[in-house]
Amino acid sequence: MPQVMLTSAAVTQARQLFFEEGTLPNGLVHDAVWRSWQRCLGDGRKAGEVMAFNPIRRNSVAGLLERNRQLIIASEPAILLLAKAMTCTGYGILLTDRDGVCLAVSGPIEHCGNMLRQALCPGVDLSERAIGTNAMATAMAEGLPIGIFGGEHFFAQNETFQCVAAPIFDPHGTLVGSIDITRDAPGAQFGALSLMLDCAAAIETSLFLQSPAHITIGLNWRADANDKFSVVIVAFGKDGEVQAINRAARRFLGIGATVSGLRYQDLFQGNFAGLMDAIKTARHPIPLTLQSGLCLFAQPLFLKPHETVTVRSSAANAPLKQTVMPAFGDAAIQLSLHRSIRALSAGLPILIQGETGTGKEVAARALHANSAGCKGPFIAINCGAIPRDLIEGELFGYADGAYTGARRGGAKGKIEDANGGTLFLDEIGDMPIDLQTRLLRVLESREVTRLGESTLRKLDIQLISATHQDLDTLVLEKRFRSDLYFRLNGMMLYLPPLRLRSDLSTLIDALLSEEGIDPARLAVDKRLTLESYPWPGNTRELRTALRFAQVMADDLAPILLCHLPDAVRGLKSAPSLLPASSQQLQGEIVAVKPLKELASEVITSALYESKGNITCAALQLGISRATLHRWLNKN
Ligand SMILES: Nc1ncnc2c1ncn2[C@@H]1O[C@H](COP(=O)(O)OP(=O)(O)OP(=O)(O)O)[C@@H](O)[C@H]1O
Repeated sequence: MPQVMLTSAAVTQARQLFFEEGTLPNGLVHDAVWRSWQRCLGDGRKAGEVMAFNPIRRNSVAGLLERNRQLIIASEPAILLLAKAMTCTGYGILLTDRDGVCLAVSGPIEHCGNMLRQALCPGVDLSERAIGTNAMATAMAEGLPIGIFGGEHFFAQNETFQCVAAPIFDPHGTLVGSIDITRDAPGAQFGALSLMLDCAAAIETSLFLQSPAHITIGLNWRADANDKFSVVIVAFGKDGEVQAINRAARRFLGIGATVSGLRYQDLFQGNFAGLMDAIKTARHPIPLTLQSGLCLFAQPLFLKPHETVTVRSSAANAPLKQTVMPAFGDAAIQLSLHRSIRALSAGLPILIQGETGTGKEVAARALHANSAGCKGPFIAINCGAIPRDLIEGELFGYADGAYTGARRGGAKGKIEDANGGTLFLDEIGDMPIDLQTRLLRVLESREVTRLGESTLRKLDIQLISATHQDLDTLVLEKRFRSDLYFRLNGMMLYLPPLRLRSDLSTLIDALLSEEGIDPARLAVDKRLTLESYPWPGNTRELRTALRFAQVMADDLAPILLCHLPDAVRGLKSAPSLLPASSQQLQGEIVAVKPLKELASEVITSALYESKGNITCAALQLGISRATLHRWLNKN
């Protein structure tokens, strides 16, 4: 039965038939609804009972989020976009795991009532068993997107809720969770079902790109289609074996649940080596012919990093020099980076969002270096670091004598400096509101006027901005102009915090190499310690910790637990989110402690770990027993 919004009269009648007369309300509600009601009754629940939104145990939440890390990261970009679309709808957005436990929430939750706000919290059990019929649980039980409106909820207490959800499957077709929008007020629906379906498809694609493959391609019947989030996707191993295909590909190619034994040539004419050659040499998209004779167009979405080929994007014609990409091994981030390069090269401004130290500036430089404007300069300006009365002149430039103390002959501003290249506006959330108006004018007209001048100077710049702040909130609080926000946000690049990244081990290796430390010096168990630390200062803090370990360990000797900073080893609480500069300073302060004091700390810690056994401690420290004895006797 196709789902339509049923009148509340039909639902009331359905409830009466089902709950009071014990008959099936066929046709009055979606069949999936009364199937869910039956399951709830089977669980011994009563429609009139009082229920509560209960969080799982507090200390289990971290484990829950860790277990679902891939799903959470894969969902982040779609949820961010969805939250933007939902700003004025009153819907909260939530992601659940496959058991219906809430993993992440977003959207205008502050407008929701108390009861809904209790439900919209990571860790709250929203399964059918816990809260009765709801869209997330029913969508997952049925494997289809569904809306559950008002009285369709099992518990009468939940009759105010309107929710629409879609299930999410991993690349192997296994259910992994659901995406849902819920509000606690009636109102018109707006194609929410297909919105949820699109969103689930986008998340599934991101999950798909996280799974290891030699090459992943997106296929479309149109040569000009560049929306990678809705295409048919196939991943191949290095000899052309099909490793995974997404739901759309299964439907499109008529393939069942299992792909085992399926090879490139079972699907396409020609051979896999031909595809790889074309990817290395040709412009994309690449025409491929199915065994049925149908001609499709392929775009490479992911290439194993050691394939140092030059990928050309047809949309912006921008070469992606994978060799200069920083260490963002996480496939979801890589995909976003590549999409951002295309967008930037095509003239769209990029807004990078992420906590402090997640690599926003590193990413901005990589976007510039790989974009169409890479031959021009990269000009970075930190909007939060320049004094209020200097920022205007610094950005826009000024004429001779524009203000007291201005340089004779005037000066170009950073915006003009960036001509032909990229302007990077860091900490854009800190830009004073009056300057936001001026910046907006410049960005719209692509012309700049220096302070105290009327001459218009033409601009040709690529724009990247970055912030660790939630610009949506700043807009709501009227501290950031919404029109500037939309002007800056041609595409959002979200950099997840380290604790949610799936490539920590790769990043550690990359940073060790950058610091000139042989990655082999860090054994697996030490890596596990690094991987279980939450890294509030993100990559900046990780780099500082590795530098610290290098200073503590002897040259070329293995890096041991006692060489890692105390916070990482859990010996003192993790630092709070300090501003970047003070974290760097912290690292420096640690590094300039007297050597003797440092040595004493390291040796004490090694002795403690080896329970006083001199041989073990010496081994840990990478020194001889005699040296350790000598040191202990002297001190
Ligand atoms: N992907 C990466 N590869 C190598 N180093 C990285 C990466 N990301 C971040 N870093 C390191 O972390 C430090 C912080 O990076 P960056 O300044 O780009 O972060 P940010 O998000 O802009 O921080 P803030 O918001 O505090 O300005 C850099 O000095 C760099 O050493």
